[in-house]
Amino acid sequence: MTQIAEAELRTRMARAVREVRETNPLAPSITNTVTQNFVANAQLATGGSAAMVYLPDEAECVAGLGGAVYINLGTLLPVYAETVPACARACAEGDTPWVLDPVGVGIGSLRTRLIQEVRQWPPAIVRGNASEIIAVAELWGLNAARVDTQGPRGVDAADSVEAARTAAVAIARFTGGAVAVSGPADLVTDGTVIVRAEGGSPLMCSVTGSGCSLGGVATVYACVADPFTAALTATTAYNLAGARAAARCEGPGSFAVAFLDELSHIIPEEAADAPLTFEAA
Ligand SMILES: Nc1ncnc2c1ncn2[C@@H]1O[C@H](COP(=O)(O)OP(=O)(O)OP(=O)(O)O)[C@@H](O)[C@H]1O
Ligand SMILES: Cc1ncsc1CCO
Ligand SMILES: [Mg+2]
Repeated sequence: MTQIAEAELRTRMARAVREVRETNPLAPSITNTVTQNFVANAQLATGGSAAMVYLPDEAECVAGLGGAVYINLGTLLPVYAETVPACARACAEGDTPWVLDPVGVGIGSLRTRLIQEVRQWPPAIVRGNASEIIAVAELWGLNAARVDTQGPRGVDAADSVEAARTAAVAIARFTGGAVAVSGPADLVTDGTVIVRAEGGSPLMCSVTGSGCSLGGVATVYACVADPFTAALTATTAYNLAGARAAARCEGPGSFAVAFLDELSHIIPEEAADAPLTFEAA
């Protein structure tokens, strides 16, 4: 595998921000009921278009309609046992990239079963907090990734981003796509390059759905860009918007509102100029 050059990646990030604003791409989702509204609003703020579905035939339908599809396992219903595999299969058959957020992996048996089942139709991007990324690598039998994990604490991370580094690289090499690990400093990799991105705000942990909506926005960018560029553009937009919103809010409630405003103001040049550090994986 050859490594993509930093300058080329930054150019692609700027192009992704611009193209989403110009083309309003549809990025449908199967996502949890807690944060569905925030996911849709964040997708719209970046210039994308949202459509949330629940049923298997709807999922197959949107796999053909969308430029990329988001699957978030946050609140499962019995129908998702059919919907999630139907969607991942339809995406694979139609060459539509899809993004997995394995929220709360470890809670109950259905999440585990679904993550194991979709391994055969690999997602273009896996986005999660550190504990979720480590858990997915374990479930997919990517043994190089085995680390001493705390395991997810419900839907929150109990591990550091650094602890998920090997798992993230192993997943990206397996899928051929990208992995975005969120936390105080984010880590994004395509399996050859690791990018670390700082910014954001601890207030993002006080608003449920910061991570879910980051996955939704990565899906919007995946409609117009390769998976690594899309994951990195979304992560960068979140770090910029999060820091700016935190500087002018009064607490979690006004932060969420200010965050959506700031997300809608991100311009291509600043996404490309963001402080990122690059290293070989
Ligand atoms: N301490 C922090 N400082 C700055 N930014 C943070 C911090 N913690 C998280 N973030 C940012 O918040 C966003 C969501 O990351 P987080 O790891 O909280 O996701 P998550 O646990 O999946 O969230 P959720 O499941 O509630 O949607 C990312 O953009 C990340 O960079
Ligand atoms: C709180 C919560 N519970 C299931 S999904 C979700 C949203 C954050 O992941
Ligand atoms: Mg999450």
